[in-house]
Amino acid sequence: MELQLALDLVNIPEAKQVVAEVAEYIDIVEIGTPVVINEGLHAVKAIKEAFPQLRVLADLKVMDAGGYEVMKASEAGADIITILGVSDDSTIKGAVAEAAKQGKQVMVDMINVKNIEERAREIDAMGVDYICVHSGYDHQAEGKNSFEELAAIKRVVQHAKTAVAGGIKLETLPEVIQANPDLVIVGGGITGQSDKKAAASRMQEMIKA
Ligand SMILES: O=C([C@H](O)CO)[C@H](O)[C@H](O)COP(=O)(O)O
Repeated sequence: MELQLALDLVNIPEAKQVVAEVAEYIDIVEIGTPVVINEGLHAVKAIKEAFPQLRVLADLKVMDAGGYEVMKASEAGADIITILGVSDDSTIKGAVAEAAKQGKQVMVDMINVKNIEERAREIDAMGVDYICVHSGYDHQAEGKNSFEELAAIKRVVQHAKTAVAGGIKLETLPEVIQANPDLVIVGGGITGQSDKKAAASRMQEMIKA
């Protein structure tokens, strides 16, 4: 099981500062959608250059032009790029083909997918690298989490790695670990703590135990 740090509410200098604090405890650093909106793919480039030992995920949440978007994010240094599970199959297939050409990986974010099991089965067959269940900020505000959806994709996914994101904190991490995803994605559960290093270290300890 691996740990991904999601950076959402920071600019590039702040992102570098946070990663420098916790780099030894994480496997992947995510340049979150709000950061990409504010800073562009420059943020991906800056973090990859500063921390070449870490895999960098560009959370573009691509909905169209999968091949083109994966190509641009790859050029900026992204190792993994997110595509939305609600996208057309052609978008996901285009992203997978381009990622293979570039030696990169595709994560499909299942946010707002209604028929989780059926869609996860279809997407798994398209050759994506990760399938991620995700309670986004708006769902978190309504008190939702993705634990049931994680169990659902674990039942049907045979090839892709499974991931879970959305409001995961130290207190909820044991329940997540019990469901055994391949990747746990944490944003505010680390970045919102006064001692980010301690939070990341404890989470890594629990995940690798
Ligand atoms: O993808 C995310 C969200 O849609 C905002 O872009 C977050 O990175 C993801 O939810 C993880 O962050 P936390 O929910 O703060 O753990």
